[in-house]
This record gives sequence, C-alpha cells and structure tokens, in this order.
Amino acid sequence: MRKWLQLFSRRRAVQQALAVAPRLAERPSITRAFRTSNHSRAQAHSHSHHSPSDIEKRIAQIPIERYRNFCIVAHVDHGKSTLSDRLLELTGTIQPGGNKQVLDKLDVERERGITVKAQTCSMIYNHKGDDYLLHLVDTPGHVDFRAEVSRSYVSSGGALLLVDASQGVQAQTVANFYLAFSQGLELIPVLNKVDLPHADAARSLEQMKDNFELEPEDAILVSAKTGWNVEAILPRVIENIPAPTGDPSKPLKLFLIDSWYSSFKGVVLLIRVFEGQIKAGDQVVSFGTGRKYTVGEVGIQYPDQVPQSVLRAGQVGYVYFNPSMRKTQEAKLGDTYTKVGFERQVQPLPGFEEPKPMVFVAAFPVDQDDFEHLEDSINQLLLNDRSVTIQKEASHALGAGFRLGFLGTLHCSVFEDRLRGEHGASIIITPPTVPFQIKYRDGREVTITNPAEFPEGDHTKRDIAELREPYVMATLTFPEEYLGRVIEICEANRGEQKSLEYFTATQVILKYEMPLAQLVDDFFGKLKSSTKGYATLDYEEAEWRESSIVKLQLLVNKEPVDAVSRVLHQSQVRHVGKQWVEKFKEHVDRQMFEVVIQAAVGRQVIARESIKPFRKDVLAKLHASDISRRRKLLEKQKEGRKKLKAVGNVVIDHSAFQAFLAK
Ligand SMILES: Nc1nc2c(ncn2[C@@H]2O[C@H](COP(=O)(O)OP(=O)(O)OP(=O)(O)O)[C@@H](O)[C@H]2O)c(=O)[nH]1
Repeated sequence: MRKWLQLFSRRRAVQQALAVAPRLAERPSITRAFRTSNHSRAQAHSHSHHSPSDIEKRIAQIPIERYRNFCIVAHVDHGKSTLSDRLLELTGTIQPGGNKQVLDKLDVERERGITVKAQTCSMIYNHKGDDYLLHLVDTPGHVDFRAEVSRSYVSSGGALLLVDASQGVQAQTVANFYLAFSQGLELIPVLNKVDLPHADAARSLEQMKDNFELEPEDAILVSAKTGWNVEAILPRVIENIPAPTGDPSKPLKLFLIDSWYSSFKGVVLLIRVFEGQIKAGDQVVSFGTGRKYTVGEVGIQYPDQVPQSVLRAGQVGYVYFNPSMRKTQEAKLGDTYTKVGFERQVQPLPGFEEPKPMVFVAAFPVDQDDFEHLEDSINQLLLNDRSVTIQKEASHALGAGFRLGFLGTLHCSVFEDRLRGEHGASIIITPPTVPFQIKYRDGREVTITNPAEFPEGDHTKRDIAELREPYVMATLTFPEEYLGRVIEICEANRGEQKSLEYFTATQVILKYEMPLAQLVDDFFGKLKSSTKGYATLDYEEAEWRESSIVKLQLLVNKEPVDAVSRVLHQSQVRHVGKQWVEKFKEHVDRQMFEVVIQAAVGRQVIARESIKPFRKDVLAKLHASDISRRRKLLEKQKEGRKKLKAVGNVVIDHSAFQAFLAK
C-alpha cells in the first residue's frame, strides 16, 4: 500500500470528497480540511523519526553536490508505489508497517490501481557517513499523462527503470523509457517482484538489453513487497545519478512541475529551484503570465508538507503564495518564475507546449433542472485537472450540456467515472470522438471537435480541399500465441504495421499506426478480451493524415438526432449505420403513428428501420365523463415530461438515449 502517497494525497481526498458533494457549504468543507490537516500532522509524527526542526537543520548542512533528484519509470502495476514506500522506510521518512488507509488515495487511482498525479517526496539518506538529500518523484505510468511524466523527468537527474520480473518489458516501459532517455536521464535498471514463483529474471534482463541496451550486470534485483535487496538501490542512486547543478547565490530561477488546489490553503505549487533560493516574503513573478505574487510559505514534502525557511537551488518542494493564487489555471505548468526585478537577468526554461485535447465527449443532464448541479461538479473536477477543456453545448434532443476534451482515452474514462460516480443515471455521456481537420480551397484550415460542426451538403463539399484525421503510433506487447488475433484486430481497425519484434521467449512487441478514432472506439477492450487480458497498449500522437471521412446522422421521422451524429471513415458507414438503427429501434416506444429510424450520410440513406403504430388510440377509448381518470393520466404525463425528449413529433424517453449512447 502506498502510505506516503496516501498521506499527502489526503488533501486530495478531501477535494475528492468535495467534488463528490459540491453543494456542501464552504464551512463544513473547511472543517473537514482542518480535521484532515491536523490528522495528517499527527500522522507525520508517527511516520517520521525526525522533528521538523531536525529535518531543517540536517538539510541546511547538505551541499547541492549531495542532492539527488530521481524518479521511477515503470509500466502500470510493476510496483513503483510499493518500491517508493520501501525507500521511504529505509530512509526513516516513514515508519515500516502502519495502517492501510484506503480512503486516502484518490478514488480513481485506487479503483483502477493507477497513479494519475505525479507526487514527490524528500528523504535524507546517510551514505558512508554523509547525509544526502534525495527527492523522489513518483510519476504516472500511463502516457496519457505524458505531460506530467515529462515534467517530473525535467526535475530529475535520473530514474530507476523498474520492470516486473514476472511480466517483463511492457508497452509503457517502452514508451516511458524513450521519454526518459530523450530527456537525458541516467537510468538504473531494477527488476522487481523476484519473489514471485513465475518471475523470470533472466528473460527480463535479456529484454532490457535488447530494447534499451541496458547491461544485465547493471540491474538490481529486488522484491519491493518483501523488501529483499531494496537497500542496494540508494547507493547506486548516489553513485550513478548526477547531482543537480545550480547556484544558490544567483537570481532565483524556479520551475513549476505541478500544482493542485487545496480547499484549506488555495493553490499549492510543486516546484524545482534551478538557481537562487526562495523563502517566505519574497516577491516573485511568472514569465508565463507576468503576474506577481508574494511567497507565503515554502517547504518540502516529507511526505507531508514540512515548512522550511528556505528552498535552495537543486531542491524540489512546495510553495504557497499569500494571498494564494485563486485558480490553478494561473499556474501554468512548466512555467518559470524569478524574483521581481530580475526578469531581465534570468533566461526562462523552455517550458512545455500545453497538451492538446484529442478525445472528446459531451455530457448532458437527463433533467435540465440539474444543469447547474452538473456544471458545479464538472468545475470541481476541473480544479485539479486543468488539462480538460470545457465548452457549453446545446443539442435539440438532449438540451444544454457540455463538451469536454481530454488528453487521451484513459484520461477521458477516469474523468467520466468520477462524473458518473456523482450523477449516476441522471447524466448522459456520448461516446468519445476525436478532432478532425478541414482544409478549405481558400487556404483556411479548421479543426473541429464537435460532429455537429462537420460541414454537410454538396455546396460546402465543393469548398473543401482536404479532410484529415489524427493518427497515432500504438505499441502493443503480448504473448506470442495471440499474434494472429492481435494483427486481425489491428487490421480491422485500419492499422498499418510498422514493426514486429520477437523475443526468443514468448513476448512480442508490435507497432502499428492507426487512426485515433479507432483507438477510442474500445480498441483496448477488444485487445484485452482477445488476449485473455495479457496485452498492454500505449500510444503516442503521430500525424494528421488525409482521410475519406463523412458525417453519419441518425434521423427519427426525418429529423436528425444531433447528439448521435458521428464523423467516421467511409469504410465504416454501412456497418455503424445498420447497428445504429437496430439499436435505436430497441429503445423507442411505440407511438400513435409510424416511426421511421434512418442512418444517413447527407441525403443518402444507409440503413432504415420502422416501428409500427399502436393499433388503437388508448386515450380515445376513455369515456368523456371519466374526468378523474383523464386528469390522472394527464398528471402522470406531466411528471414524465421532464424525462422525455422530443425529436420532431416523436417523444423519446431519456433512457432510450442513455441505452443507445452507452457502449
Ligand atoms: N509479489 C510481489 N508483489 C509486488 C511487489 N511489488 C509490488 N507488488 C504488488 O504489485 C501490485 C502493484 O504495485 P504498485 O506499487 O501499486 O504498482 P505501481 O507501479 O505503483 O502502479 P501504478 O501506481 O498504477 O503505476 C500491488 O498489488 C503490489 O502489492 C513485489 O516485489 N513482489
């Protein structure tokens, strides 16, 4: 269990709790934060051998040459968090054992067993009689969170490349390896889970050599779970990973790694000091926004926040401003800060391109009266995830809602889970879509993220020079026996094989270029089910490619159901169109008249189904004098009206949309 992560993600647990109940008045939420905060302080004492002033005194004695900043690069579940725990115990930062406090982990992280947000922790380690200050940054394994991953790499001098000896190199090991390698990180191979009976260290070492040119004799074999040989790691960190460079007497140069919102203290910044030093009372300025702030508190994560009087060049720690930043949006990740007055003397770090959202869904409240509630909860979730984009959207069939943009499929489904966690059945979420580019003959280039904006009709088509869709490079790893099935799936999803690597033992690494649109269409689900769960997948954006894409629409009695329209490749139109009409038919009740359901591209009807009318009008059978019965019927109808969506003259229950839009 990840005790240290839990400790400082407790603050996030509070936000999580708040996000789940956004209507909680501010007062109770503050009380909760207080309680949590005091509680976590108490925990800090029981977890750490050192008092805050001891820590400060010891750190003050450590020169920058004895700092080491490092992270752990690994595939999901290979044991990063377990190993982090062991390292923190070894250095006395936390005490061994302790309670497993399930509540403290960000809910989705716990449920899915993945780390979403990068976390950091400082440790003091005595090696051959000298104290060393170590900063461990725990990075997310999934490359959807590539931006977070690369920011943690920038703040590190090296990384432990951690591989589960029973599974060997997996898709994210490969992807994260290249990311770390391209940032010039010093890598130390570590083979974990050697206690497992089916661990195959020799094979994994061979894979590491083949893939990453890492020598087997350099690898450290450990069991993070039992703690076996973990003590061999930190001496290697000290010997192999270079100390950060920086001069505490130079003007301040500070890099923003991450930020999050604490309802107790406002926006917290996780930073790395590159040059100079920072302390409470300093006036600082952001190169990204030009805004100025006064520093309220600085400190280190140990693993709780431990205030320090100063943070020096080479250190990784946290900063609060006073008054605090109001919104996390002000904190541009990858931004550089300096002291006011030194703007001209300091060259900002290159920073990061803001990642662009590539996967979109629309979310609508079933009952329009819930619109504000939905807006509140989305905004709460956005406080801690500024990479989600949001736009209001209106649909004839579903009313007012939001279009949300995400970095990738996992990012999207994690957010969706949180939203559903709160709204359950009272929210309709459309299946994920990807952006498309339109190049017009007059030279204009437009990227559209909403199928409703996709041009229709022949007159607009004449103006279009080219349509493009995004492609990704997918890396898949799986046991050799599934090769045939996996290739079939990739080909069926318009994939193009780029490389196929075999290992003497049974693992295959396959690379395919394929449209992102196919990947978001439950590609991973299909892959998992045909490999008994053994396949791993990772992908990176490749390029925009010209493509014959069209807009498919669902029509009910000739009226388009805008929420259901989708842009897709010509080759899929028939298959999807047929599926749509058959599925929608199942969910629409009989009406007094015939209902015709069609799937169409422009004026061309691709598929058609119809629902026969009632044979007799039920209401008409009622006697005119049967007033009370008639009133009851009308009242019932009124109640129901909220839940009903009218498309043209056809009234459709919201559950029809829900069932239809659900996968
Ligand atoms: N047998 C055995 N199990 C281990 C070892 N290390 C970790 N595990 C188990 O492997 C699972 C995943 O470990 P985590 O530490 O959560 O993995 P992680 O890499 O942090 O996962 P993410 O945070 O999702 O990237 C847990 O059930 C651990 O108990 C080990 O050395 N031996």
